[in-house]
Amino acid sequence: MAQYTRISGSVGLITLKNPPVNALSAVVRQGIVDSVERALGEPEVKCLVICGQSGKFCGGADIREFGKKMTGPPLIPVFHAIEAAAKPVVAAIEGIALGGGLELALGCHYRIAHSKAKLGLPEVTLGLLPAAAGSQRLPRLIGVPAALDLITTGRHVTAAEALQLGIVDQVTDHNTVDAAVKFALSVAGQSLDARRISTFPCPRLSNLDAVFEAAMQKVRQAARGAIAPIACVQAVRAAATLPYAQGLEREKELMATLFTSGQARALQYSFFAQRAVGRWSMPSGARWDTSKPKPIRKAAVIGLGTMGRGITVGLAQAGLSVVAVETQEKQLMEAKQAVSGMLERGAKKRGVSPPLGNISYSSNIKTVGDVDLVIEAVFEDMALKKEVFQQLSAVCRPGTFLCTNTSGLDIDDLASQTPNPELVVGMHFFAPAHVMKLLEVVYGPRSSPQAVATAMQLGKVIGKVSVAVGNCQGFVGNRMLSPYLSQANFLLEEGATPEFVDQVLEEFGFAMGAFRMSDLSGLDVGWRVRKAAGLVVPGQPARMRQGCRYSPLGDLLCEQGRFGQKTGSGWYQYDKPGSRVAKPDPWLHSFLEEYRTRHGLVARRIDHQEVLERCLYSLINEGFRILEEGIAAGPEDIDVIYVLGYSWPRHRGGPMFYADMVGLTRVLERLEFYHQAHPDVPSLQPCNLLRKLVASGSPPIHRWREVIKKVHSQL
Ligand SMILES: CCC[C@H](O)CC(=O)SCCNC(=O)CCNC(=O)[C@H](O)C(C)(C)COP(=O)([O-])OP(=O)([O-])OC[C@H]1O[C@@H](n2cnc3c(N)ncnc32)[C@H](O)[C@@H]1OP(=O)([O-])[O-]
Repeated sequence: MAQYTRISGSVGLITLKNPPVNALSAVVRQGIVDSVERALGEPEVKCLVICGQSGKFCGGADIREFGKKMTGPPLIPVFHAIEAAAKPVVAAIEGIALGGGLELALGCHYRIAHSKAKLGLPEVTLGLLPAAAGSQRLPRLIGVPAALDLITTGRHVTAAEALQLGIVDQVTDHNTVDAAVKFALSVAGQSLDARRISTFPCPRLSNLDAVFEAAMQKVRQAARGAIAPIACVQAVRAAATLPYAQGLEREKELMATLFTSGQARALQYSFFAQRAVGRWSMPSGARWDTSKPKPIRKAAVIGLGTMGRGITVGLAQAGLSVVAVETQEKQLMEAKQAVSGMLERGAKKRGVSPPLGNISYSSNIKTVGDVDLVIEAVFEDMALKKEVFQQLSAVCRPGTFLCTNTSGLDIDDLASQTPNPELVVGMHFFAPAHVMKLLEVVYGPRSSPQAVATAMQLGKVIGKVSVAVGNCQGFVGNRMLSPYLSQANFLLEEGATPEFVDQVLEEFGFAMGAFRMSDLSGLDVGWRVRKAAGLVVPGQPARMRQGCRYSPLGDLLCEQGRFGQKTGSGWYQYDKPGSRVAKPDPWLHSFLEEYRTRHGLVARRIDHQEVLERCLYSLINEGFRILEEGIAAGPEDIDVIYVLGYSWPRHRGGPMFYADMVGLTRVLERLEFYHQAHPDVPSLQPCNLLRKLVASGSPPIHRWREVIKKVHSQL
């Protein structure tokens, strides 16, 4: 709702009340209309202030209403009524003014912001554009280049930047509503002609075409198939070239296309999914709301390689005390220098001082005796990790949580090295660990709910989106990647090239195709895992392992020392080791031809559809197996992992959402087709849960949990 009160006798105060972010629901919109009408009708009222309750101005349109039948007054006329008011209306912006929230403020005559407020038009991140006249008012207020930046990126700006850009008129460190009331009284009675943004001409640009061409090129490159950023550029162009009313029409048209698009659905699903994963549950019945985390004030990181350094930076930046341990003195000094550099660069960007004092460095593991939680981040080698866990058990005080940063090793096996396996959880960070948003929190069969809750909470404190998953080979992300990469390799055996497979996957929206990604991560990583799994053993049939089809192509490249970017060659060739520019490699092409001849394989023409379906549907099929086994609690968990950790295109929601969009029947049919053609590839065999979902009439994704629950109860 919107509450109307009178303060200081002559100020009408409208307070938006719709927790948690005062979104502009139908009731709030109606409340604003009624309050404005009332204030304008009261002769004693000289000016109005609009604010939001609980220190939050407004988080924008109510996303929960999207896709439902529209009720209540639309936003545009509400904002026009405010702008047309004959009494000054001042927005008192505390906390946030985002999307429709900022558009509401732009409809007001003046804007006062608290110094800690964040403002922005993040609609593009939801597959939309600021369609409550934001795309038309903002360029008129701050000019085309700055508006293009804000609207196409959706980035939030601080109050200081908003003041500099001209979005707000004043910034205060004190009570924002008091400041706004004072300000409103000071301008009461003055002409408002120069304060109605919709009447402003859009600031002229001599190089208008060039500016828009450059903007379009930039978003096309960054968007990888997303349509909203393009529509945002088109809407701002309308503001720059058309009268306000016509610009508004164009904004409406563009919004109508976006609003009903699958991309907007996917991005909005993703928004809620990222919040839903915080409400984790375990098959044991343990849940987020019944498991209390222990506060972590001091943590230790063991092993200061690339991952350990990133984790140390993340913890220190979040204000925790960190003991950073690396047993070799020389590596310790190198790590200290690298960590300090990362902290200094990060602090410079944020305009704060680097938290160097939060970290103490040591080459002695005994120095971790008084910490609340340890994150072991040594080399991905089970024997080494076991040794470290045994040492930690001896030196840590009772009750210390022991976490391992691993991308797939058995958490339970590690936990068995300690007298208190209930205190052990996996924390799978993604490189660079201080930047990447995703954290897989892996619980073993003996991890306590409190250990999981503590790791999840710590993830939140250091700014991660944490997803709780069960313990299995590769956890969720890498386990699903395995059939995807296998298919990519099989396609090469059958006639495709790495360039073609990557092109198809990149056109789908991945930042990098399977082969460019493998070259970047290092081919030796997978080689080591396959060796540890007993797959790379001499004397076995070349293309079969344990009765299933196997492609040794990656192993053969590694045997030649082709580990990817770092060695200057892998699936592609590079100018020099470490270079990032991948070029097709004639050597690789002849190698593939020879390989096929050697194994009696005849290259055939492979099309886009086959590449996409085999790579993606085998990955999705593994996702269904993961759900069936209870390794992930719901499809949202898998989708968040893929969007945040594996560059799955955001506007496609995630693999499980994509399966829902394509249609489960179609996914099932195609998997059956490919499995018939490749009976020796078990990952193409449709999993039971997928069959059950189809048999249950392919319910929409938000109802899959009901079917999963039934499957689990039958086990
Ligand atoms: C014609 C229309 C044109 C218009 O231009 C379109 C728009 O305005 S599009 C909108 C443009 N606006 C945006 O894109 C802003 C989107 N919102 C955000 O970016 C962040 O939520 C915010 C920064 C506000 C707070 O971050 P934080 O402090 O980390 O907290 P948090 O993120 O965990 O959220 C807490 C709870 O609030 C919920 N919720 C949040 N916003 C909305 C909403 N608009 N609606 C409904 N609910 C919303 C959220 O789901 C969560 O619920 P739950 O049940 O507890 O899981």
